[in-house]
Amino acid sequence: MILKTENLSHRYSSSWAIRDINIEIAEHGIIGLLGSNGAGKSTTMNIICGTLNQTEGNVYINGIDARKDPEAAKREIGFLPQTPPLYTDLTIDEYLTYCANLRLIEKHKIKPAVEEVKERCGIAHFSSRLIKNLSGGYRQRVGIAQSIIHKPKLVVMDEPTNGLDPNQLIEARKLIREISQEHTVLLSSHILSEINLLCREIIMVESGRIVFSDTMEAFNNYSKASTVLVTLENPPSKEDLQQVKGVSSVEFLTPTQVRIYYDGDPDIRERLVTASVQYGWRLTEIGFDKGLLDDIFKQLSSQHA
Ligand SMILES: Nc1ncnc2c1ncn2[C@@H]1O[C@H](COP(=O)(O)OP(=O)(O)OP(=O)(O)O)[C@@H](O)[C@H]1O
Repeated sequence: MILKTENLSHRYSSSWAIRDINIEIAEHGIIGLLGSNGAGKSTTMNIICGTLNQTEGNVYINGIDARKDPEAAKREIGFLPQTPPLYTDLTIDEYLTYCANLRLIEKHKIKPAVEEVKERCGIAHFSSRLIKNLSGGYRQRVGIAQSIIHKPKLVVMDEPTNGLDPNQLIEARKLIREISQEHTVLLSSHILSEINLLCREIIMVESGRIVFSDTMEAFNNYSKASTVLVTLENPPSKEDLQQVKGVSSVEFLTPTQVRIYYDGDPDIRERLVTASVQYGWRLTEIGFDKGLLDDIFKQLSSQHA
């Protein structure tokens, strides 16, 4: 098990920021921690990385109890916090050498480790440039470089794609995917489509609790299973549509495009087609509704609020 948390809970002052967070990650790949602002993502990540002491619960990194042997556990973790810990008056070389020392890499291995990580992160051509003179995208790469310089098993990234422009975003995603070939990556975001794009698994937190945890595929199947989008050139009223067996609710997106929530029975499509023919609704399109992900997220979140 690369990461295991057991009933992780944290209280800053009087109120709980996270409660009973149980995470198990056994395989390589990118795992997404999704949650809105204040949901508890950073708190969870800071505890996993040992920069914050939990009020209750346990963290095991590669089987090592992080409270009992924090030094050994930290060897297996790389961390890119929300604000990367960069020293902007240092050059990339100076900064990464400093980080390698902090990570207790043996003296004779430091230079090769710095060279290798610069290559992997595409920053070798800027080796002697001061960090303050780098663009946001390149600073982010330096932040990522420091998180993998000691070749940890688990890399934790707190909102790594936040605030990047569209080109930087594409580059950052590419780099994160490459890193995930060799390391397990746990990353957070408050944007569902970002997690959907990058991750194999999704852990959704809201109000400090896990509200959904499964593969991205299972999440997408779940979302596909419960709604369809239909176009009706001669639409009936909401009430008439709700008369179709299995329909639980109806939402008009445009005067002719309707999102239909149903009970999960796949025969719904046939029933809609039949009803359309029978009542002359002129159904011209019927399909799965992929744009619904954010709505489901809101729905799941509010159930646990
Ligand atoms: N140092 C602190 N002292 C008191 N309360 C805090 C502290 N840090 C976070 N909190 C509270 O704990 C809860 C969880 O915050 P956390 O930063 O973990 O959420 P998050 O999901 O990472 O959100 P964001 O994306 O905004 O960083 C929030 O209600 C927040 O206000």
